[in-house]
Amino acid sequence: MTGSVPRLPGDGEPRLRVEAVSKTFGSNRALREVELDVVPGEIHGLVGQNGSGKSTLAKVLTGYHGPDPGGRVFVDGAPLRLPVRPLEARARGLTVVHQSLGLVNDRTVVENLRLGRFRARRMSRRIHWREERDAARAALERLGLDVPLEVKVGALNEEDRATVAIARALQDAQDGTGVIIFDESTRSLTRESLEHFYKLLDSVVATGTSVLLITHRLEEVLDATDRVTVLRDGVSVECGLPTKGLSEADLVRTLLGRELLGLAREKHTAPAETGQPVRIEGLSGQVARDVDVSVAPGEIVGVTGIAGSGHDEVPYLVSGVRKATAGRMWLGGKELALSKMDAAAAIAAGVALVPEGREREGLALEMTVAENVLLADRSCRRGAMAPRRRRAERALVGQWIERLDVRPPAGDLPAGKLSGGNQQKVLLAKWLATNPDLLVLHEPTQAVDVGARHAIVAAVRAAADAGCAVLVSSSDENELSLLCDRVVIFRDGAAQPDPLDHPSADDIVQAIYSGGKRRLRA
Ligand SMILES: Nc1ncnc2c1ncn2[C@@H]1O[C@H](COP(=O)(O)OP(=O)(O)OP(=O)(O)O)[C@@H](O)[C@H]1O
Repeated sequence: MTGSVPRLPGDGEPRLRVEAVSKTFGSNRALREVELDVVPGEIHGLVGQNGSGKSTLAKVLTGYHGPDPGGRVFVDGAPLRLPVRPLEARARGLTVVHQSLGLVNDRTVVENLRLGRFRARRMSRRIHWREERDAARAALERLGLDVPLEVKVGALNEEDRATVAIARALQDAQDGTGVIIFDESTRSLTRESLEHFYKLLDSVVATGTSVLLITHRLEEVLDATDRVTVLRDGVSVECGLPTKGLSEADLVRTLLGRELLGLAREKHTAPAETGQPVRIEGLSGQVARDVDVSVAPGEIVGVTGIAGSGHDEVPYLVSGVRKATAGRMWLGGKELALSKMDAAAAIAAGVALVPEGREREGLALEMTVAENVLLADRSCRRGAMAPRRRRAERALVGQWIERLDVRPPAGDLPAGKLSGGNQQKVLLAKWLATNPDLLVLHEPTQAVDVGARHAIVAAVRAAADAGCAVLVSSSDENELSLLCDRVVIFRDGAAQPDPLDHPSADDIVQAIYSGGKRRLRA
C-alpha cells in the first residue's frame, strides 16, 4: 500500500507534496525518504509512535530544520526551495500551529494575530494599529467569528483561543489555497472546545484550504480526518490511507507494526489487603472547594470534570506546588496542613507529582536522560562507594528505559533531544523511581502514542500493586477508564458523591455531561 495515493476530496494538483524527504541528527536518521500528499480541501492525519518523526517533518516543512539533500517539496504543484525559508513557506500558505496553540497569553488578540506581520510606517517606524486591527478583524471574519481584539489572550475561553490560533494560521492563505499543519495542537483542548475546533476546521477545508493534523488521539483521526499517513521509525509506511471504514485496531497495527497486547484493557483491581488510606479532607483552592478524597495504598483514583470544574487543580494543591486555601492530608501516619505545605515538604512526605506540560515543568532538558531519572531518587544520593553506586544507578536507569520503552534507549542523551512523548516517559520514570507513597499524575498519557500509553498504564499499575496510592487528574475518559479503580466527578469545584466504580469511557462522559458521547464531525 506504501506510496499508493487514493485521493479524496478534490482532484488535481496536491496542495502539498513531499517526496523522499530525509533528516539526520548525528547518527540518528529521523526521517527516511518520507512521502506525503495532501490534496485540496482535505483534513489529512499524520500519525506515528513517539519519535517516529512527525514533528521533525513539520519542522522541515516550515524551515526550522534543514532536510538532508535529495528530497523535494511542492506546494500547489510548484517546488518549494529547500531548506525551506520560513517567510517563503508562509507566503505560499504553508503554516504551522504548534502544541498548546502557540499563543502568547499576556498579549492581546490583535497582537497575537499580527505578531511577526506588523507593518510599520515608513518614516516613523510606528505600527499602524488601525490597519493591524482591520487585518485581524478580517482574519476572524473568514471564520465567521468575532473575538474581542483588545482582550489579552490569556483571558479568553478555550474556544476563542482555538479560533485565534486558526485565524492566525489562515490569514496568509488566500481562500481555497494553503495548508495548515496542526502539530499536536489539540492536545490541551478540552472535550468541549475540541468540538468547536473541528467545526472551524470543517469551515476552513470547505474553502479548499487543506489541513495536516498531527495527533496521538486515534479516535480523533478516525472521526475527523479524510485520510491518514503513518510514520514508523521515520518511514512513511502508509500514505494517504482513507479513514472511512478503517478501524482503530487496523490503525494501531499499522502504526506499531504489530498487534497491541490486550493488557491495558483489563481492569486494574486494587489489592484487598491495604494499609491506611491517604485521606484528603476539606481541600480548597482557586476553584476546588471543600473536596474530600481518599486513596488506599494500591488503589488508582481518578478525578475529572468539564474544563474549570476544579479537578485539574487537585494535583498541584496536594503536592504543594500551589498553595491550598484550606485542607488537610493524612499520609503515612502524618497529618499535613495543605495550606502551609510547600513542594519540598510534600516530596519529603512521600508525594510525587508528574505534571502535564513536561517542557515547562519537571524535566531538565539540558541534562541527560539518566540524570533526569536520578534527579529525584533519594536512595541514589546516599551511602555506597562511588563505583558501586554508579553501577547501581546505570542499572536503575536501564530498567526504567526498558520498562517505559524510552526511545532511543540512551541514558546519556540530553532529555531535550528526545521527542515529546519520550520526554513524558522520562518524567514519569523520574518520579516512579522515588517509590512514592502518593503518586499524583496530571494528564499522564497526553502526549504519548498508543504503545507508550500501555507501557505507562502498566508502570502506574505496577507502582499501585507495590503499595503506592495513585491519584490521577485527567480530561481523557479513555485514559481514566484504562487506569482507574474509581473515578470522582467534579462539578463547579466540588467533588460529587458516589465515585464511579471501574467505569467505562462512556460511563465517565455520561456522568460528566449527563448525556451521550458526541462525534467530532458529522
Ligand atoms: N533537535 C534534535 N536533535 C537530535 N535528535 C532529535 C532532535 N529532534 C528530534 N530528534 C530525534 O528525531 C526523532 C524524531 O523525533 P520527533 O520529535 O520528530 O518525533 P515525533 O514523532 O514528533 O514524536 P512525539 O510523538 O513524541 O512528539 C527522535 O528519535 C528524536 O529523538
